[in-house]
Amino acid sequence: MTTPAPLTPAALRDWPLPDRSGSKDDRGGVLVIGGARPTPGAVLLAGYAALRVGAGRLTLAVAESVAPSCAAQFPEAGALALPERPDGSPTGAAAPGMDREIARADAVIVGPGLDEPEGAAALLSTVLADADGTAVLIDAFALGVLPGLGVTLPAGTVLTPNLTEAARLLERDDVDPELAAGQLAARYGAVVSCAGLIAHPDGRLWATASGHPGLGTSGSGDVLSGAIGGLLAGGCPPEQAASWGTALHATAGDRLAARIGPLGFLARELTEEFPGLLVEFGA
Ligand SMILES: NC(=O)C1=CN([C@@H]2O[C@H](COP(=O)(O)OP(=O)(O)OC[C@H]3O[C@@H](n4cnc5c(N)ncnc54)[C@H](O)[C@@H]3O)[C@@H](O)[C@H]2O)[C@@H](O)CC1
Ligand SMILES: Nc1ncnc2c1ncn2[C@@H]1O[C@H](COP(=O)(O)OP(=O)(O)O)[C@@H](O)[C@H]1O
Repeated sequence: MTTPAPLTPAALRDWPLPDRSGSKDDRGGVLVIGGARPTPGAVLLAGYAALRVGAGRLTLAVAESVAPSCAAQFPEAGALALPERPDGSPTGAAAPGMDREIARADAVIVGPGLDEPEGAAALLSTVLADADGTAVLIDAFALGVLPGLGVTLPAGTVLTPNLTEAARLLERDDVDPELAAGQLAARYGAVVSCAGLIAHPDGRLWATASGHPGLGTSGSGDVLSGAIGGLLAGGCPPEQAASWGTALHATAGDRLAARIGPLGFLARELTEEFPGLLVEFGA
């Protein structure tokens, strides 16, 4: 088994951040697709994280009944209304204008807050068909439907499974994180961030030097995918976006645990640490 290379601040600096002095268009647009009526918050959390790592533009595609409240709650973001079933799950039909938004985005995150396989499969298929050169990150319920789609993912796709999702993808009851990250990267030809490990399909493996149990909190994975998606949109290669995003998330957890207490910090509070940590990591 490959020994993971530790993602110390010095190792992260081997990948310099892209120039961040330009306009908001230079720093990239993120489209987050997810948000069933019962779980619109997942998309908001991913969106906060994407903007906090410096993405220039943000659009949230969520179930139509919650699109107006998401737009009101998040004035920095645009909203697209996904057609939904009576129970509030997106049907999988594209929102009006979604093809234009996918083409215009620099990174698309699909999955946070979806809660039903058919809609998730249809939305993921649309993203994969329309994302011509756009970076794609697949998370949460969109991961659960990936094996059934039988597609080859575009090079550079990023997957962010939690351990339950990794086990499901590998058809096991439980998994060893290091083995699972590497196996998923090889199977899907994708960069994988799972439980603080980052695996590249060519066999390279990295591990964050930090990470706190307090990170196991509702919405934590949504923040992780938003951070990685925001860095992808800003022009980072997928292994850098996954490594920097995972290290930012883990270190933010350490900082909050030290300041607030070991448990009980909120996923959204992680995002507030990101701008300062980016400066520290990049210095
Ligand atoms: N504030 C919010 O709105 C929050 C929303 N969240 C969202 O809630 C959703 C559910 O998260 P849980 O961790 O409870 O997920 P579950 O424990 O229900 O499922 C875990 C994973 O198993 C897979 N899966 C489960 N049933 C499946 C099926 N029938 N077909 C295919 N795949 C299936 C999916 O990949 C899923 O993400 C996610 O979309 C997540 O983003 C959570 O992250 C918590 C916060
Ligand atoms: N107990 C823990 N110790 C260290 N890191 C953790 C712990 N729990 C979660 N994390 C980190 O937070 C990330 C997201 O948490 P997780 O609970 O897997 O997300 P979600 O279920 O919301 O997708 C994990 O990939 C891991 O990096």
